[in-house]
Amino acid sequence: MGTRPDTGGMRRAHTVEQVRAAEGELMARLPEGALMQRAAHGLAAAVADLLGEVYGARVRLLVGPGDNGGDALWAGALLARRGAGVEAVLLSEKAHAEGLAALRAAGGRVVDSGGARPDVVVDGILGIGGRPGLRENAVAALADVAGVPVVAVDVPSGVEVDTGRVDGPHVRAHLTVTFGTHKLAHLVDPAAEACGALHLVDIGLDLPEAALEALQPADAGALLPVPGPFDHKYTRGVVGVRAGSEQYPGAAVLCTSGAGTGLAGMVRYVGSAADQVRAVHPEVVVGAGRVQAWVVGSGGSEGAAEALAEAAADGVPLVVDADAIAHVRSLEPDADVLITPHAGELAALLDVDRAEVEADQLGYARRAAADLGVTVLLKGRHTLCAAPDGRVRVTTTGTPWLGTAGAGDVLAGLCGALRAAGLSSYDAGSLGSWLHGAAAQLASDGGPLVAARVADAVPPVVRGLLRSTLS
Ligand SMILES: NC(=O)C1=CN([C@@H]2O[C@H](COP(=O)(O)OP(=O)(O)OC[C@H]3O[C@@H](n4cnc5c(N)ncnc54)[C@H](O)[C@@H]3O)[C@@H](O)[C@H]2O)[C@H](O)CC1
Repeated sequence: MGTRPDTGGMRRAHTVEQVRAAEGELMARLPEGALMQRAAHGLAAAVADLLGEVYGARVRLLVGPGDNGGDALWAGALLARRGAGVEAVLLSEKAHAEGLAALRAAGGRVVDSGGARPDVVVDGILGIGGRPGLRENAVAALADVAGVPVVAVDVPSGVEVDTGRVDGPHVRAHLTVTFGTHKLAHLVDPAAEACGALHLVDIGLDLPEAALEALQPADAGALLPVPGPFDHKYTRGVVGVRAGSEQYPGAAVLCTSGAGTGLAGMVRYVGSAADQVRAVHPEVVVGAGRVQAWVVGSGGSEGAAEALAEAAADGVPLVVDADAIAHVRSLEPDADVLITPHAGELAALLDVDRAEVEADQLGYARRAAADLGVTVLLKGRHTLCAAPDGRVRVTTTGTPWLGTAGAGDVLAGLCGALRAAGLSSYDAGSLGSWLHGAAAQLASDGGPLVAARVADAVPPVVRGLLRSTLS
């Protein structure tokens, strides 16, 4: 039995193949065209919401040769019947015949580019049948309406739907109205960034296990390690931090701040910044001892390799960050490891260009996880958590203000605390990233922040999740 699309719970994304199979099964049980009508009605309603006033609004449809264009034409007919002035630009010799007839019957017109400037553009050029990139006439038609809000049908045309790559010209949408389920391009950058806001229309698909998922507040709340009445600091998990150096003592303080947000029972610190750590965190125990997980590498400099070897000798799970990532191949193959690279660190580890990792974030996160047998938390606007078994979660919390020095140190410590508290590396990485992004949104409140304030904002985010989960 498959699953219905997410409506408030875990956000799930499926591959084109999975969607086509589900659509095929449902179409076989419905009258001809029924699925497209469901899509078109949802699309028209979303465009109407965006317009506010439909009567007299000017709508331009950019129409491709397939069913994606059919959605746009049928939605245009619905808007025309409500008094909108709807014009279709056909970008191929072929166009969905029934949709075109419906548009004309409702008073819509077919025009060449260049009519009166519309209030909204509907991108029905390419959907899940599209190959990456756009033909010149599509690029010209889009340039003709530069600055007008674009509503993409299903996916922004020109993106690579199953990978999130955008290797050629593509649509940048104000809003993407998708059908049945999210696709990977809606959640994986760089394509996700081109989608704008996402609106999912349920068309009744019966879906298999998702190819990718994104935690929502309820999922994050359910993963939180909450102490029981008989727990104490040791049963709640002790997280060890080996971070900082003479050059970067602050990284030790920030990593310890992330580890010490209260999600584990105790924090131990080993390194050259003990005085600085003690001064900020009197609750941190300085010196080696038994831990349930080690966080290694933030600000580690040349000492990172040795710190990693010492931590690995304890045989406990490891969160490997920053300067220690380059040494991850020195670990035992069966070590339980979460690495937390940004694109540059992953590129160096895999000996590829940074730009290539940024262009294919999902591909490289998955490849590193499978090849190295570790869980990979590839940091970015939409951070990806990839497990060696192929599972992937994407983080949709966060703010551009989080691009600030030390934020990664806090994240590594936070993931280490969750790992020490008993979550798997996959759950610790994906939940840690989710909490980190949500805490940054709270600390930012729309403005600048520094990394230490992100750590301070984690407990209030956790309280909010628990209140909503328990209410
Ligand atoms: N299948 C259903 O029940 C439903 C589908 N919906 C909508 O249909 C599209 C998918 O439609 P499809 O006809 O399979 O493909 P596209 O419209 O995405 O592409 C059409 C066509 O375009 C050509 N093409 C591919 N790449 C390019 C390119 N870069 N430049 C120019 N032309 C290109 C190629 O020949 C394709 O076949 C789906 O997204 C939904 O919008 C309904 O919404 C739900 C029911």
